[in-house]
Amino acid sequence: MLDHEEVVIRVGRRSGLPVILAVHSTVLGPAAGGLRIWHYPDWRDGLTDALRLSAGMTLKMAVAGLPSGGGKTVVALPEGTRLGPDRRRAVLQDVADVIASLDGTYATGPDVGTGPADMAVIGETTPHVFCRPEESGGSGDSSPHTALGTIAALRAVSRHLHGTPALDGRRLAVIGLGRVGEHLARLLAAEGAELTVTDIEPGRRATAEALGAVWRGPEEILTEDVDVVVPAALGSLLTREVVPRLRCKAVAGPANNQLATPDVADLMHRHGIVWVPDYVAGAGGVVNAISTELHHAGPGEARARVLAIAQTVGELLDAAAREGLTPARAAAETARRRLRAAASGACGESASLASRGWGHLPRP
Ligand SMILES: NC(=O)C1=CN([C@@H]2O[C@H](COP(=O)(O)OP(=O)(O)OC[C@H]3O[C@@H](n4cnc5c(N)ncnc54)[C@H](O)[C@@H]3O)[C@@H](O)[C@H]2O)C=CC1
Ligand SMILES: CC(C)C(=O)C(=O)O
Repeated sequence: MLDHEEVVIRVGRRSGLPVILAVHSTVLGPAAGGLRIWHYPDWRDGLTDALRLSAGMTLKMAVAGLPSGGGKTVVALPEGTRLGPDRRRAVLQDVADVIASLDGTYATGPDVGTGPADMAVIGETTPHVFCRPEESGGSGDSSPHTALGTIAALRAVSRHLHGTPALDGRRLAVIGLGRVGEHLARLLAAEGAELTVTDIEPGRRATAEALGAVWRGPEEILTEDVDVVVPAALGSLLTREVVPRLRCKAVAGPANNQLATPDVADLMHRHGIVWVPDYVAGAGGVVNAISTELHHAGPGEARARVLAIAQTVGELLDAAAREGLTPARAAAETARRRLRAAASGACGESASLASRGWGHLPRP
């Protein structure tokens, strides 16, 4: 059954490409979530991705305590399509039209395949966009903040596993050296972690060498003998088949939708591997954007909110251990509690926030 509030699928009139916008929930407030421009074997795979990613955003917002709902946009590129500057602009204008038609129910931001410059183009048509470049009035690139939040999560994992949050000397395998993964690898290298890294783009090998990291092929790295595997590329990499072959103690990273199917979280637990839900570890970018652009927090306060992910993860791991749950179930329960409370007690407030739209939320 479709448990989303709204799904729009439109063939862009300029680009001819399918724009898929999914609003999963506005119970906590107007929905927000990034724009993914990526290749799919079929546009329906892009639809599946949009449905899953937008549901993940609802959980991300709820656990982070943000007054926003969950949504996501996917532009499904046929395999092999390369976007030149003109067609890219056309795609972004098509996306902007769809967002504008929702009248504030949903605002976008960056995700795989997009960044602040793309948000600036969308901002020419609609105000319902965040993470535009700072000179255009936005909070800029979300990825350094996502990386910082992931570091906070990894410190909490280290404390749970080793009794200390220090990451120096810890062995970590970072999958994906894109915008978030590269920031993350740099921060981890600066903390003295022993890094193994990969990307499907062989050109990223130079980054690995500059950081003194070991390079592995994308197929090998998941089963590397390390303390923590850190997914920072695409989703569905944790499958029932791969879990028995994992040699790490924990998996925690920003990549959205890491589980191929929800039961994989239980399987990891049975294999003694700690899995921190992606929607908790990867919340730094959206926490910074919302804190800065909606709550007008200064850089220090926004950074403190991002770093508070360490506390959230620590509490989840403690609660899970105490109650005999997986961290995934503990996090989902936290999210469900917040959503239930908003849907009942603060129902009127949520509805009015949604109708007023993005950009009009009160300061906390
Ligand atoms: N940008 C942000 O602030 C946030 C991103 N995320 C998630 O983090 C992940 C990374 O996002 P970005 O860095 O923004 O995207 P990006 O597009 O900049 O980087 C993704 C990287 O992963 C690589 N890659 C793709 N498939 C791979 C594979 N099978 N094995 C190894 N590498 C592979 C790509 O070549 C690219 O370098 C995504 O899952 C995204 O949804 C989550 C929260 C916020
Ligand atoms: C960074 C925001 C826009 C997002 O989509 C995410 O957290 O996945």
